[in-house]
Amino acid sequence: MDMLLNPLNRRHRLRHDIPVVPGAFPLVGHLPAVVCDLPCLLRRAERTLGSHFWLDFGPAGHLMTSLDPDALALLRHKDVSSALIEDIAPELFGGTLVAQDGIAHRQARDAIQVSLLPKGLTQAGIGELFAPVIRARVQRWRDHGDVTILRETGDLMLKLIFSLMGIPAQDLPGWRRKYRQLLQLIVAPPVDLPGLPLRRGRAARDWIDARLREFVRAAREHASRTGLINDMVSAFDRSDDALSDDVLVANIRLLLLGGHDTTASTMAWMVIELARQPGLWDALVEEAQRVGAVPTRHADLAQCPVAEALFRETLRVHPATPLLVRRAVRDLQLGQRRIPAGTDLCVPLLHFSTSALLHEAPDQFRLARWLQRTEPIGSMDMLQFGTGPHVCMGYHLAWLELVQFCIALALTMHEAGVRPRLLSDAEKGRRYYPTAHPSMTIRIGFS
Ligand code: HEM
Repeated sequence: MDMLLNPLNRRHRLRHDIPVVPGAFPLVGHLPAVVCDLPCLLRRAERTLGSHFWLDFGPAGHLMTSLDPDALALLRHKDVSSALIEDIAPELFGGTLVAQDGIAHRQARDAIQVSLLPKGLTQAGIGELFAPVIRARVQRWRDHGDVTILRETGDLMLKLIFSLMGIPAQDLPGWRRKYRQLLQLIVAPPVDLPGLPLRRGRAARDWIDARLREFVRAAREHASRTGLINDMVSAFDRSDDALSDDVLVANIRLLLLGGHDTTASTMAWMVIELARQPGLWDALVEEAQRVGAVPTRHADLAQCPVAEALFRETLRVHPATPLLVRRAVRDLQLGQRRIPAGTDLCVPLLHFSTSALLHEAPDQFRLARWLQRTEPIGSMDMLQFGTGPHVCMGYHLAWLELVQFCIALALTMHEAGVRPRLLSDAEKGRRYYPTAHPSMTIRIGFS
C-alpha cells in the first residue's frame, strides 16, 4: 500500500453498519494518511466503500465521515454539538466559543462579532494599521530576493494579529515565543513533567492569559480608546448576563489561534499560485497599478476584483480548514442513514470545496469563476469558512488582509521589475491536518 496506511490491517469491519476504512495503525489510526494525503484517502474510501465511512483519528477516536452533500446540513443542525472540539483539544479550546453550543456560544459570539464585521474593522482603523506592516514585509522579501514562504507568511500574520490586539511592537518577540510554545499543546502527549510540551504549553497559555487580562483591565480604565480589545470589552460588559473575564480572555486567545495559521497558509498558497501561473500575476499587477495603493477599508475592496477572486479561488482549491468535527446529540437522519446519538462526525470541507457537485472543472484554478459571476456570494461559495452558527468570525478580516497583501505584493515587486518564481516542488510535503498548509520548506524567488 502506498499511502501511509497500515499494510497489516486489511480487514473489512463495520461499525453501526458503516464500513471502517482499512489500514489504521495502532494508537494513531489513519492520522498519518489524514495528515499527509487526505484527498487521496477520501477518494480511495469513496471509491471502495461509498460515501459514508469511519476514519480512525487515533487519540480522538473514530469519526463517521460523510461525503454526502447532506452532511453540510449537519453543520446547521440543532442536534449536533461542537463539544467534540473541546474533547479533542481541551488545552487549547476548552472554554472557548468554538467548542460551545446554544446560548453560551451565542452570547460570547455576539459580543465579539461586531468588532470583526466590516463596520467594526473600519471604525477601529484595522486596514490602516495593517497596510504599512504588510508593505514593509513584502519590501523585505524584494530586498532579500528569495524567501521560505510559509515561514514568512506565518510571521507576518502573527505580527498582524498581535498588532490587532494592541500588543506593542517591542513586546512582539516575547509574544512570538510564547505563542509557539502554546501551539505545542496541539501535539503534546498527556504527560505533565517539567520540560515536556504539555508543561511548557500550559505555562505559555497562562503567560498569554495573564497579559490578555491586563489588556482587558487597561481597556476598562481607558474606555474611550478604540481598538479591537476595547470594543470587545465594552460589548462583553454590555451583554445581558455579564460574561466573566475568563470567558473573554479565552475567546481573545481563540482569535489569536483562529486568525493565524489559516490565513498564513492561504497567503502562502496565493504566492505559490501567482508564481506558477504567470497570467495570474500579470492580471494582479494590472489591477494593483490601476488602484495604485493598498486598500484600507472594506468599501475599497470592490475595486480589487482580481485580488478578491484570487482569495476565493485559493481558498477553494486549498481550504485551510479541511475537516470540521461535530457530535450527534440525538439520533439523526443523513440521507438514507440513521446516525445514532453520540456518534462523532467528520465533515470534510476539502471534499466539498473541490467537488464537481459544486464547481465546474473543480481541479482547475480559475479566477474566471469568480470574475464572471453575476450572483452574490452565497454560503456555498464561502464553505471554506464553515456554515451555520459556527461560521468563521474572521471572514471579513481575512478577506481584507489577504486582498491588502495581494495588492502590496504586486505593487512592490512590479516597481522593482521582479515577479514571484517557484523554487521548489509545491506539492511535496503538503499537510492537511489539523490545518492544511504547503510544506514549510517551499521557497519563492523574486527576480
Ligand atoms: C483564511 C482564513 C480563515 C479560514 C479558512 C477560517 C476557517 C474557519 C472555519 C472553517 C471555521 C468554522 C469552525 C467550525 O465550524 O467548527 C472558523 C471559525 C472561526 N474562525 Fe476562522 N478562518 C479564517 C480566518 C479567521 C480569522 C482571521 C479569525 C479571527 C481573527 C478567525 C476566527 C474564527 C473564530 C473565532 C471561529 C469560531 C466561530 C464560532 O465557533 O462561532 N478565523 N474559521
